[in-house]
Amino acid sequence: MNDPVLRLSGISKAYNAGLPSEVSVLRGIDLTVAPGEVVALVAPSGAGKSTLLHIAGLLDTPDSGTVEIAGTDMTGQSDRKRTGVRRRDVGFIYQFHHLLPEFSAVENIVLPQLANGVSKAAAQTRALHLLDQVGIAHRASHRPAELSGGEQQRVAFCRALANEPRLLLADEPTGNLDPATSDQVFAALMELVRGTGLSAVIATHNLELAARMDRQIRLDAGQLVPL
Ligand SMILES: Nc1ncnc2c1ncn2[C@@H]1O[C@H](COP(=O)(O)OP(=O)(O)OP(=O)(O)O)[C@@H](O)[C@H]1O
Repeated sequence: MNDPVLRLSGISKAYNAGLPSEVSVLRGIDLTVAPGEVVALVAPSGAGKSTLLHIAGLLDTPDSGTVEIAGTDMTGQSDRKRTGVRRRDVGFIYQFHHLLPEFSAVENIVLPQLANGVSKAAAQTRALHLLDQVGIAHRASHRPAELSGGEQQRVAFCRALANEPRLLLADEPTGNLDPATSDQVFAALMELVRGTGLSAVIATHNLELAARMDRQIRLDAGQLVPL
């Protein structure tokens, strides 16, 4: 029950392995994230944080090492099993919202729940509750193009949490916003995360935002070091 939500052990990854263009990105990454823990991942551009988050979220596989999600070793599991765990247990947030433009805010949060077998009524209720928690319930019927950048990201946060994941992985979730908006939107994200008690790894270049998390780590030359 007290298993870490995420455990990465000895993760290595190179692109174009064996070719003159080989790029060794991750070199023996060990990371354990406890239930409810929020970890800041700070890395210079190109250091490999997207690669690391994709491996942790089962969107990519390492060359070596193991990924455990909530106590289950995902090494060698079938694509079907990996997809199931990813859909159920992992939420993603990116720098750009990636909302579906033809659907309203609330529909963007309802759809992933329907794909997960939740009834339409329950999905709608949860979506509205999440929008309310990030302060934009009054924008529920707006399409993404009718929302500000900060509002779009708030909707993306709700969508990531729609299926009650155990682990949130966020790649520069406010990196696309001006500093004042970034600050407010980040505060909304932290409130949402703390309110649900889920674990998170949040990549950011912003050291002030990183300081608001439980632990700060830096990706440096393919390895994790304390900030
Ligand atoms: N498919 C690929 N083939 C070859 N090299 C790649 C590939 N994907 C990423 N890389 C290289 O691996 C390194 C890490 O990429 P990654 O996208 O993980 O970095 P990042 O830290 O997320 O960068 P940024 O903050 O700029 O998004 C970079 O040098 C990149 O050029």
